Amino acid sequence: MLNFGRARTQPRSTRSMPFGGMDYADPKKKNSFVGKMILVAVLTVSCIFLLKGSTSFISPSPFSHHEDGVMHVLVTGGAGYIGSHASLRLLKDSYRVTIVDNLSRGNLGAVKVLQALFPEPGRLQFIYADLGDAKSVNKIFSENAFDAVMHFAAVAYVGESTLDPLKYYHNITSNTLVVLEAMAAHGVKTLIYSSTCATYGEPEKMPITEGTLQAPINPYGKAKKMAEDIILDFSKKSDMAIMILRYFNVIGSDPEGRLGEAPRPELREHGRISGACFDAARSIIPGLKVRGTDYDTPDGTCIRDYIDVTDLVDAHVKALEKAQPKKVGIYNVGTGRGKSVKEFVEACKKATGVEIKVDYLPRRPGDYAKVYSDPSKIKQELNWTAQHTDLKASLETAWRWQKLHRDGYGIQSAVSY
Ligand SMILES: O=c1ccn([C@@H]2O[C@H](COP(=O)(O)OP(=O)(O)O[C@H]3OC[C@@H](O)[C@H](O)[C@H]3O)[C@@H](O)[C@H]2O)c(=O)[nH]1
Repeated sequence: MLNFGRARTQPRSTRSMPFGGMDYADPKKKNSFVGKMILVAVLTVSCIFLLKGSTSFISPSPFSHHEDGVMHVLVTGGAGYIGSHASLRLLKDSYRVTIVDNLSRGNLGAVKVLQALFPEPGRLQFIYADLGDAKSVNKIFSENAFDAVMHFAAVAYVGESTLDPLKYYHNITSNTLVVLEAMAAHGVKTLIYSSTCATYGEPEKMPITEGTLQAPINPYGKAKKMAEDIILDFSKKSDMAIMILRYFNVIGSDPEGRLGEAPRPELREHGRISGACFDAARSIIPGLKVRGTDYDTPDGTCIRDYIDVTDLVDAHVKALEKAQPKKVGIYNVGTGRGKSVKEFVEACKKATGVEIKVDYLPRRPGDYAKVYSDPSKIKQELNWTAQHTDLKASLETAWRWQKLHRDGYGIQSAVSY
């Protein structure tokens, strides 16, 4: 198990104490045979609950204590595409993980995969909760001893954000406020925040560095920029260690085929290019709609920087390891290379072996012609570089999962918990 040797900063009063404050670490209080029997019974019942994959637990629980030195990460949105891959990586690296998700976009099936892989007590717990519910979030923080938060949970479709802007502004800014307030109130000192290249809008100069002016052009990018601003202003008055990662376009799946991307069928219309290509390859939709062929790019379609999810979660772990108190690190997470939508579709045809039917449509509102990253800052400061830069190979990992999971994680996963 990892021992990060960090000062544990959470005051003892905020830790979850079993049975009205009884502290099992104090031998004087464990003075009767009956008491010991009760303790054994409680531990047995706790183990049964955890082994059954129950989402509840009975204290005493390693989730509510810091003592064993295992770093405990709260992963908001851990049932989603990127959050579940990050949780898998954290668990593999021996972190303790608590996933909080309202399952509005994420899938319980992804959590079940993780629970099956890491069934040992004290490794992973899932809490069904909405970050908009500040009371529940505070209860979660008071019952758990988190060392760090990776805040993934958010709506994240550019097209949808132009049709339902208030949802985006509310979800992205307000939930970030709730998380920050809970972290501040409960002494949790490290935040890794999921931001996006959409905060840059469409800069004239490529590639995009972290110093490029942020001028977002759609509600998704604007809301993420607002959330960044909230975090930055807060950081000036806090000793928190903060890392803001601006993702470019995330693709691919767990190379071992355990997790994948399973967007809601009802949101298909707003879905990302990779999901649309796979849906067309599986004939779930009649063809891929390429939205916009008259951009000022070599082949007229938009250019994006596609980053493999395995590399992306590696960037999160490196950010977590290198986060410093009272400092904010802001990093682009991309390959540094741009590919057009047409190039993407060709790679997808090769990865799937399917001659995907393509329909050409007008531009999608909120889109920008060309974005790709300059990833030199993250290389220099976090020693991170994208390793999976072959588009076809990344799409093959995703396709393997897609082929075996036509209904994603299954109908049960998608409905409310
Ligand atoms: O069905 C589709 C989907 C997408 N596209 C095009 O493919 C390109 C990429 O679009 P996507 O929706 O996959 O991705 P976007 O670039 O809009 O945003 C994405 O990257 C940044 C992340 O932070 C966002 O969460 C993510 O949605 C755009 O030009 C878009 O118009 C299509 O032509 N057809």
